This record gives sequence, C-alpha cells and structure tokens, in this order.
Amino acid sequence: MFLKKVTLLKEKIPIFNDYPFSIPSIASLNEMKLESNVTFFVGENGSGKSTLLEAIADKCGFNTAGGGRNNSYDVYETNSELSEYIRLSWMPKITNGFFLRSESFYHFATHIDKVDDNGFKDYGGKSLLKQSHGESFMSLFINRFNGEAIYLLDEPEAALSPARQLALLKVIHDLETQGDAQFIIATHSPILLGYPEAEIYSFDHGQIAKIDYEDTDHYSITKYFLENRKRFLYELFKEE
Ligand SMILES: Nc1ncnc2c1ncn2[C@@H]1O[C@H](COP(=O)(O)OP(=O)(O)OP(=O)(O)O)[C@@H](O)[C@H]1O
Repeated sequence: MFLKKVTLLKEKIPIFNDYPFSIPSIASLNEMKLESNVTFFVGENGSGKSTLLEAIADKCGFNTAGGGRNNSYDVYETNSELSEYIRLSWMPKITNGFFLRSESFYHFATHIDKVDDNGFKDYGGKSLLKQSHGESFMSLFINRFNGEAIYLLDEPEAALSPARQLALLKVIHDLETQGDAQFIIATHSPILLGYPEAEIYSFDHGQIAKIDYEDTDHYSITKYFLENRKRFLYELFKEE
C-alpha cells in the first residue's frame, strides 16, 4: 500500500462554522491511519464520506469530477474545499490511480468520448456512452485499472447488480494481491463491505472511527431485513 495517513491541518482552519468543517466527522478528524490495502468509508447520508474522498482525490492530483491525473476536463471539475487543509503521508509516493465518482460518471464518459483516439482500449473497446451504466463501470475496472495505483471509488455499487458487485470484489482482490493496488471506497453496499481484511471507517456519531463489519448498520439492517422481511415491513408500515 502507498497512502499511509491522512492528517487534518487544524491550525490552518480559519473557522469551523462553514462547510466542510461544519460536518461533525470532518471537524473532529485529527489523523486517519490507513493500514490495509482496502479501506471503506461508511456512514449515514451526509456524514462526510464524499467530502473527504474528494479532498484525497484532489490532493492526489486526480480530476475531482472523476478520472486520473491525465483526465483534464475543467468544465465539470469542482473545487475541493477541504483539500488544502489535509496532508497525505505516502510510503512510497505514487501518482497512478483513478477517482471514480458515480454521480458524475457521465461527464467522464462524455469527456473520454471526445478525446479517445485509441479505440477505447482502456474501456473495453467501446465508447462508455454506448455501454450501460454498470457495464461501463466494469469496463473501466477491468481494462483501465492495473499496476501500482491508488483507486478512490465513491459509491461504485450505484450502477452494479449484486452479481457485478461480486465481480468488483474479484477485481479488487486481483489488483490488490497481484498489482499492489490500494483502494479507498465510500459505500453503502453490505456486499462490498464484506471484503476480507478490509479496514472500515465509520463517519457516524460526529467522528471518524474504525468499526467491525458486523457492527455496521449496512450489515445489521440488511441481515435483519432478509431474515425477517415480513415482520420488518409490518413494523415499518403500521399506523402509529
Ligand atoms: N459544496 C458544498 N457546500 C456546502 N455543503 C456541502 C457541499 N457538499 C456537500 N455539502 C454538505 O456536506 C455534508 C456531507 O456531504 P457528503 O457528500 O460528504 O456526504 P456523504 O457521507 O458522502 O453522503 P452520501 O452517503 O449521501 O453520499 C452534507 O450535509 C452536504 O449537504
């Protein structure tokens, strides 16, 4: 693995009232140690996962709208308001990698459609715009992801069927074990979170703290739902 630590430079922060320091998990961050090739960010909607992931991507020099170092398409790029307040500690430093931002992947696909002159070799030999959302994600993972690199994925499951989520686990496993790749993944998927030996950071309760897989809401709510679906729905829908 390459990225070992993310530190919040608290002394540089002028005021904690405004975004992104108004997010409790971000405001309470001191340093986050990364000790596994695969790290997950979990937490409720709005708990700050994407904000931190985007700041890390910006610091890596990746396009914050999604892409790697060479994917410059300013028109869709957004500024990370957090990146100038974090420090990344590497050992060794690498520059290869990719930031997958599910919500704006269409912009990346449109950009590639305009500039690719290589028969879409990095994307399965077909324009990403002519593949389904999930197919285009898998084409990217299988063809473009390789070698020593850091991959930052924001909700990759958004486009993936359960079977394709399992396929992504296999891609992660192959890259991690053969290519020494590092992954940081913000997710709500109980399937992805089940990756063995992964480190999981929860952004809930106003802090960023390690959590075991079985202690995440994603695991426990999904498990309870699948095992007690009728009772669960009865309780959910019943009149107060
Ligand atoms: N550019 C912005 N300006 C002001 N507030 C923002 C901005 N971007 C995000 N926020 C707010 O910051 C909070 C954290 O957002 P963020 O996208 O990091 O959450 P998240 O944990 O990734 O959520 P989700 O699981 O829904 O993707 C939210 O309350 C959001 O409304």
